Amino acid sequence: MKVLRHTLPLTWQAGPWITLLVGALVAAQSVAVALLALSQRWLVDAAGLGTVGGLLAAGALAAVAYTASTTGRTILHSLALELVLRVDILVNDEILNLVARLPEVEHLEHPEYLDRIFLLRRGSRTLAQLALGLTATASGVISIALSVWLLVAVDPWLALLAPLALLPLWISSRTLRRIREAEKEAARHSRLEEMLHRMCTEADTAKELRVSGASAAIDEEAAAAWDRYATLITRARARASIWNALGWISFSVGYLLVLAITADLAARGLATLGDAVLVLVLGARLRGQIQEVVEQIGRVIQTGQVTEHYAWLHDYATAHGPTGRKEPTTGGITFDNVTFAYPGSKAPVLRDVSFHLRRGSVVALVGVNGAGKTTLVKLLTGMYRPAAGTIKVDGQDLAETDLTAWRQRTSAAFQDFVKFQLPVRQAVGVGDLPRMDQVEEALDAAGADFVRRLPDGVDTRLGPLFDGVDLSQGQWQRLALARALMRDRPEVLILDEPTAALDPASEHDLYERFTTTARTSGEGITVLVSHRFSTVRMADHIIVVADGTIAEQGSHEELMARNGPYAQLFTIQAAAYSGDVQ
Ligand SMILES: Nc1ncnc2c1ncn2[C@@H]1O[C@H](COP(=O)(O)OP(=O)(O)OP(=O)(O)O)[C@@H](O)[C@H]1O
Repeated sequence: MKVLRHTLPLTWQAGPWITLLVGALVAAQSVAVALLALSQRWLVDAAGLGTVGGLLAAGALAAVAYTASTTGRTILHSLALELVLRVDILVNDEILNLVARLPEVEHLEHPEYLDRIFLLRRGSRTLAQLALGLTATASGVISIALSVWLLVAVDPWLALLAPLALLPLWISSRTLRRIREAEKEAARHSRLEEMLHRMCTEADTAKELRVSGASAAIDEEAAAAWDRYATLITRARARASIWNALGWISFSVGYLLVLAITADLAARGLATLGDAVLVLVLGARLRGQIQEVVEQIGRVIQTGQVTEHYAWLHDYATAHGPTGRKEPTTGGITFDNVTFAYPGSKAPVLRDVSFHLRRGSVVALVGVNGAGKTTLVKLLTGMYRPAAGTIKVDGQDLAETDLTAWRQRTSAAFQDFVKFQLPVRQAVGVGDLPRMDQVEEALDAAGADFVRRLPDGVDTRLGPLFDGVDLSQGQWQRLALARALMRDRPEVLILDEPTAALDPASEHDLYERFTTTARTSGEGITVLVSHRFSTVRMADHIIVVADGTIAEQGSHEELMARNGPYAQLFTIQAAAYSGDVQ
């Protein structure tokens, strides 16, 4: 009901005139069928009586009803297509808005969320067809009621056909529900198959799979996932077919009974030849009308399932949407006994982590692979919330802060950056769309000089998808860095290994520039994650993360003097560069 209230106005919004016209045409269709049957009875009776006037009137009625039915159906078909297309665009817009309303990324790791979005995306069309399906069902029911009424007019016993006609309808609605439940259960297998299939066909992953020779194994796994999906669906459909066949058999028996009653009536002179033709035609038509209503109900039920996912997403987006009301404050950032575990995992990745990031400072996070550095960065940008402890920005809890406003004051470049296959100007400008005119400055700051040598400079389209220019990994990375530098003096600038594809000298040059700017402005906090200690030593404060806890922290000189894990790692790397390592 909730979704009806939401989707029906959307249909109206998509095109008020088309909606009215479609509604009128659907209603006209249901009346036309009854009129056609009625005109056939008149024709036969008038022919039997030899009345020319009656014959002409019945013929005219038949012609009008037939023309209205066929022309109306053609116009209805194209109008309905147009209406569904318009509503589909609006529905997809709504779904995107709901998804984008979620400020965190935690939900992207919940299989239930992913399954529902998958089914919703697949079924957005059916959601758009809701109004049409309901109108067509109503029209079908009117048309059946008219047919039954005409039958009753011949003899009340003929009304027997009505409950028998309802039986296949009822069975079909139940079996369709079972099929939809099976589809929901099977969604996970279909999603897995789709992912594996993409891995084998998309350039980035296919390259690695070809080299390793794993394509065949992945293919096999995709086929197995598809088999699991198909088995669940086929089983549900097979059961549905058996039940539906039983429903139709009972209707056919009823139809034969009705014909026998009519024959008896005609033999006893209680029904005319025209009545017999009417019963014959209507009885046969009734089957088609019921079939039509069954299909429409099927669509409405399918829509019901999709709408349930839609309502779920709506509630989810409302419950998990932006909660923080307070404006973010400026100042230092404090992690106070923060513990965190990823969704679906009980083991915490961070345990009782505490540290302070001073305003105007450059802070480096170091540690071996998997220590928890990126996780700290994700918490800092509000992508996830701590399970225990607090993150405070100048004393204000980040959980109570308006995350969208907070993100507008932060900027980040990650190791696993996105390759936006757009013109350079847009690929960089998305970092801060209102400052699009600053793209050249950001490119300079990221040292992306190569853009000047591209065929159309900043207007060169990138990536092979639309015949653009492809770049080297290091060049793509410089663009990602430029994107992060689009923000004007962010309060927190996070550089999570965004220079891993650059050579050490280039990385050193870049960081030297960043740290100088950060110190001279004295405003924001620059957080850098790097495995290169020549970079790390430039930071004012170094935090060594080990196995989800803070092993030690301090300036480069303090940590070297302490001769702890940092000093050992630094010495090993320095020796490796100078060739002293054995
Ligand atoms: N989305 C996730 N879901 C579950 N576990 C995760 C997720 N992301 C990371 N982890 C786990 O959290 C731990 C810390 O990962 P994190 O990415 O923070 O490490 P890191 O120090 O940045 O490592 P690296 O130097 O390799 O980038 C790892 O054990 C990793 O397996």
